[in-house]
Amino acid sequence: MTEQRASSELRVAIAGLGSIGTKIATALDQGIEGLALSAVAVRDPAKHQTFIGGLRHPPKILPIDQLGEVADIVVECAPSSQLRAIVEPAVKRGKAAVVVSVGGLLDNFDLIDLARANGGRIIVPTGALIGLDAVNAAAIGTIHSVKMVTRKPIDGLKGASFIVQNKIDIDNLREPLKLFEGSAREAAKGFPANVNVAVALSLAGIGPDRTEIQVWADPTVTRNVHRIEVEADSARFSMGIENIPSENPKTGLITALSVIALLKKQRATLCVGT
Ligand SMILES: NC(=O)C1=CN([C@@H]2O[C@H](COP(=O)(O)OP(=O)(O)OC[C@H]3O[C@@H](n4cnc5c(N)ncnc54)[C@H](O)[C@@H]3O)[C@@H](O)[C@H]2O)C=CC1
Ligand SMILES: O=C([O-])CC(=O)C(=O)O
Repeated sequence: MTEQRASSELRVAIAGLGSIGTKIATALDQGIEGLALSAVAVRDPAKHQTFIGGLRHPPKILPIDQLGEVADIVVECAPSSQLRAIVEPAVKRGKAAVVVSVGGLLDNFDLIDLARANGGRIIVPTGALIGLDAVNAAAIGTIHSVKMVTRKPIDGLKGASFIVQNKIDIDNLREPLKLFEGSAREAAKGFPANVNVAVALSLAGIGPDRTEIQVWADPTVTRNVHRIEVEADSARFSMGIENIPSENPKTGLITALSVIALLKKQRATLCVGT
């Protein structure tokens, strides 16, 4: 690779090497045109030594607040509790932050003003969802309602604060149980690692207070199932996706692929979809 080509590459850093982060790191290391993996931030470097050492071009390991120093795009793939610590320093430096823990954005919405003031950007991928292109388009007109129903296997919901606080026993369920019905904002509080998709949907459309969601614990499904109905003045549409869980049962395999597709678009000559 010539110096000239290398200097025109977009440098990408990843915060969090779990189910999503390792797949994105692997894809970048295997080669995405015009992009290079420059650094990662991990909680426990020893745990990730074999993975990082096995990459063709091992990236630097840096503290989360330093990723923006060596990257044009910082991809947040950590628990939502870390979102601010990852995104704030990046957007302050005028960099782009790709956020997968979208639910965490609702309590940190000032980051958008901070990014704007510093020339940074916050990018939310479609993630484990579908059709945010259509929702974006419909939102240019008027969307009347957005309704979503999420069904997850028991393993995909265990530990959610809503379930723990309300002492709901889901381990012995034989039939689907509706756990929650309300706004995407309230759902994100009760299920911070389970309904990022509802928040992404709300931000693409009519916001977290008007986007309605039901969350079901469903022992009859093996996938994370999301069904969405949108009523707008331009169209009515229904969307559905059945996500195969990754090694993290809360996270669908398609989430990492969505981020990889988004990264590919940053330098692609042909871009398809909004
Ligand atoms: N937007 C979407 O459609 C979706 C979003 N998600 C969200 O994406 C995020 C990541 O998901 P997964 O990769 O499945 O989680 P994971 O639990 O597999 O990985 C998270 C990683 O972050 C690391 N981490 C924790 N604290 C850290 C710190 N201070 N610095 C660096 N690394 C740290 C952990 O050690 C772990 O390796 C979660 O918040 C999850 O809820 C998950 C699925 C879909
Ligand atoms: O469906 C999935 O794979 C993950 C999910 O709902 C979320 O985190 O929003």
